[in-house]
Order: sequence, then C-alpha cells, then structure tokens
Amino acid sequence: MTQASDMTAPTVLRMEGVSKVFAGGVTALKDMNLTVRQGDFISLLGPSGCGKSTALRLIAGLMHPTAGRVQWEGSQQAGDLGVVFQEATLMPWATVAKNVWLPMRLRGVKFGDVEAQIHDALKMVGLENFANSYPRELSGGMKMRVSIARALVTKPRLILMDEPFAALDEITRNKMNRDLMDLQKTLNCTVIFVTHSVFESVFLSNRIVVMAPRPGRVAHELRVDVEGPRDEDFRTSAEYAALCRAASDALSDAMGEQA
Ligand SMILES: Nc1ncnc2c1ncn2[C@@H]1O[C@H](COP(=O)(O)OP(=O)(O)OP(=O)(O)O)[C@@H](O)[C@H]1O
Repeated sequence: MTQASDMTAPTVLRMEGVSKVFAGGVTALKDMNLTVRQGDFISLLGPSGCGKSTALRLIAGLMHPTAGRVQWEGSQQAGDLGVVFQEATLMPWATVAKNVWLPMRLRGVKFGDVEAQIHDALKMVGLENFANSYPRELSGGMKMRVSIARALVTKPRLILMDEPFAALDEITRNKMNRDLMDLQKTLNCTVIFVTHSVFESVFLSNRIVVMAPRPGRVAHELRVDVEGPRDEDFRTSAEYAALCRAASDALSDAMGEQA
C-alpha cells in the first residue's frame, strides 16, 4: 500500500493569496496559497505564532481573510467540514453517542434518525462499546477518539485537526497516529492537521507545509511519498529518519528566516 501525493485527485479547496491582519496590526498570515486535493493529508508544521491556527480558522470559515479567498470546489454543504481541536471539548452531561450526535443535532436532526450513523462513526474509532458511557469514564485518548468520531459522523469532505494529540502521552499519541493513518486510508478522507512535531508530521502526511512566523507565512512545502505501509517499521526506518531530517532542516530554515 502506498501513501503518495495524487496530483490528479480532484481539488477540495484552494487558498488564494490569503492574508489575515488582526486589529492592532499583527499580520497572522501573509499571502498563503494552498491547493488541497481529495485524499491529501497535509500537516501545517511550524513554531508558535506562525499562523497555523489562523489558517485553520480561515478554512473553517470561523473568520474572514483580510485579503485573498478560500474557495471550495463545488458548493459547500452542511457537514462538509469536521473539526477536531486540541481539547476533546465533550459535553460532560451527555453520553458518548449524544456527544457524537452534536453536529447533526445542531442542524435539527433527531437522534433516532442517525443512530446507525453514530454507531458507524464510533466503530471507526474503536468505541462502539462505549456509546452509553459518559466522558468522565474515558481516558484522554478515548475522549479524543470521541471527538474524532464527532468530526467524522457527517462524512465530511475535509477534516481540520488542530494539534489533536498534543495533550496525550507519547505511547497513546503514537497509537492515535497509527489509527488515524489507517482511518484516513480506509475512508480516503482529506485532512489538514496542525502540529509542532516534525515526527508526527512525517509519519502522517503526504504533504508538509512548513510555516514561518512574523509574519505568518508558508516557507516550504515537502512531499512525503512513501512506498509501503506506515507502521512501526516505517517509524524506525532510515527513510523515516531522512524525511524527519529534511523536515527539521526546513523548519530550522523557516525559523531562521525570522531575522
Ligand atoms: N484574535 C487575535 N487577535 C490578535 N492577534 C491574534 C489573534 N489570534 C492570533 N493572533 C496572533 O496571530 C499570530 C498567529 O497566531 P496563531 O494562533 O495562528 O499561531 P499558531 O501558529 O497557531 O501558534 P500556536 O502553535 O502557538 O497555536 C500570533 O502572533 C498571534 O498572537
């Protein structure tokens, strides 16, 4: 099985000359261009303050660009976008299944009408037996799985993930990385993933967009075209080490560009 960039895949969205200047004059993002294709797993990699979260919020439509535009291919439907944040942000008073229902509930869909869909989403993240549990009964990794199920339940065209595994211990994080990789391959979904971690970005992505701060901007883009499965053997391979080195060099270069 390969995980390579497919330049012929249909476009999901384009960022064209997107800039964001906040009141007070901070240029959080300057002239970002990005074409996102079906099946891409794109990591936005960069130091604190380089505009990664701003780029995600602009793509999510949670704020508007000061210049440029974010253009979806085809008309955008409700449920086209799934978002996973660093915190699982679950409702403590609701069961796992009711938490996963949230994006549909907000659109007025009844629980009983989508119970099977909710069960499928929970199955995808390995939590089908926890539908009636409450968040307090779950580990940090399981809470994050619920958050991922909630993002997947509408079968979105694009999933945005903002450092979803940053708060997890390393073993859980590695397991979540492997499971996310498998899920992404199975569903052929499109993901934009914010991370500070070179290792995580190389393990997961077919494209790494390296960003630089002040002003936030794209400094480099690396392709990670890997033949063979991304498993623990890949994580300990010379190929992985070389790719991490290349991403690390690109990151150092981007940070050096601040001066
Ligand atoms: N609402 C806001 N008002 C003013 N400035 C902001 C606002 N949001 C972000 N910024 C500034 O814009 C810049 C980019 O912020 P952003 O959160 O996008 O960076 P980031 O790369 O996601 O950082 P981190 O990795 O720490 O989350 C920073 O200098 C930040 O202080």
